[in-house]
Order: sequence, then structure tokens, then C-alpha cells
Amino acid sequence: MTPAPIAVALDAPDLETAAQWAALVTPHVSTVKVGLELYLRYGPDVIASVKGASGVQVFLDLKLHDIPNTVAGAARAVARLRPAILTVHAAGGPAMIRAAVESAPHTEIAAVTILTSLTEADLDRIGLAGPADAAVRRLAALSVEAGATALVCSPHEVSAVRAEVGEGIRLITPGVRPTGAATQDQARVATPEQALADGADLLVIGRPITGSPDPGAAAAAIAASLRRSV
Ligand SMILES: O=c1ccn([C@@H]2O[C@H](COP(=O)(O)O)[C@@H](O)[C@H]2O)c(=O)[nH]1
Repeated sequence: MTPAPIAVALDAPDLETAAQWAALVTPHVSTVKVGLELYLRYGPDVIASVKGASGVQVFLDLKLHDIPNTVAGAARAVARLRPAILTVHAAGGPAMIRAAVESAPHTEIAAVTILTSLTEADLDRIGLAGPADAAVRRLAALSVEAGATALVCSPHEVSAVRAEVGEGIRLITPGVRPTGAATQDQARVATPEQALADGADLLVIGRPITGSPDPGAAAAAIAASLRRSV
């Protein structure tokens, strides 16, 4: 069976747990995601540990955000690990995004538009007044112009982003919660089925899978539900 278009966020406190989660979920999902917690604690070795023997795609979610020269150096440093996807913050601007794209030619650069944990009230406070989807569309367009071939947005904006950037750009949505699951610190959320129906190409799901007593079964259940919904 083809693995589901899900990136499981391996936000674990230690490498053994992350590797165990990865081994349990990889029969069911296309991708595992390594974020700041794991990478800052263990560094580059984490990639091989979570990949194991399965050859699953690794999504390195470092959300780089600095001046172009610094991001170029950081992207070059991690490009040798050959992650399938590397994130940068779209708010770093076009020159920064382009620097990442040029420095990691074998990795897909995904620009994070507006974090899924932010509410419209938060956006007002940080000076991005107006509906979230206006800011997300603007950041999406500038990121694609700068060479990003993937974008991270919430499921709430995914159809607007697709209309803005067209086909051929990979849309990645965190903020995904199965019906009835706790939203935790996520603000702009939808179910996996809804996110996929609205045009997401890859769903990022962490705690609803890794917080389950059986992460493998939780991933399999979401994957089966997605197959039924298409
Ligand atoms: O806007 C964003 C960008 C990245 N993330 C990351 O996705 C996962 C979500 O984990 P859950 O446990 O499913 O909430 C996490 O690693 C974030 O760093 C995001 O949530 N929102």
C-alpha cells in the first residue's frame, strides 16, 4: 500500500524515542519530520537514526530565519545530510529564501508562512493586521517568486494559497487534528480529511500520533481514513 501523505513530527525528548516512533509509523506514512528539539540536542546524527533502514523521507524543520548570508551557510551545512525538505521562514524575505534555495540544490525549500499556532489576535499584536489568509497569500507569493517549491500554511488557508500559487508547489499543512483530538497549542486547525480535500499535499501530524499509546496504530488509522476519504 502507498504510504499516506503524512509527515509525522518526531518531537521527542530523546533519540531512542524518536527512532522508535519513526520505525513504528514508517510503514504507514511517507515522511518523518525532525524539528528543533531533536536537532538541537543531537545534531546531524539524528537524520540517520530516524531514517533507519526504511529509507523514509526526512523533513528537516529548522525554520531558518536570519540574514541571507547566514541562512546560506546554515542551508549549506545541512544540505550535506540530504533532507528531502528544509524549512525557512517566509518572513525572512525573498533574498533570504533565494539564498537557501541556491545553497541546498538537492533539498526542497519550504517557506513557512504564518505559524499555525497564531490566532488573528496574535497577528494583530505583531503588526500583521487583517485576515490571516491575506498575509499567508502575500508570503506564499513572494516565497515562490524567490524559488521556494513548497509552502507551509494552515489548513484554513490552503485553498487560498493554491489559488495564489497554482499547481506544482507542494503545500504542507501542520495544524491537523483528527475529529475530537485536542488542539493543544495549535490555533488554525482542521481534520486530516478536510486538509487533504482543500488541497494539502503533505499533512504534518505530531502529538495525535506520537502521544498515542500505539503510534503505529494511530498512524495506520489516520492513513486508512484518508484513503477512504478520497
Ligand atoms: O506553522 C507551523 C509550522 C510548523 N509546525 C510544526 O509542526 C508540528 C506540529 O505538531 P503537532 O504535535 O501535530 O501540533 C510541530 O513539530 C511544529 O513545530 C507547526 O505546528 N506549525
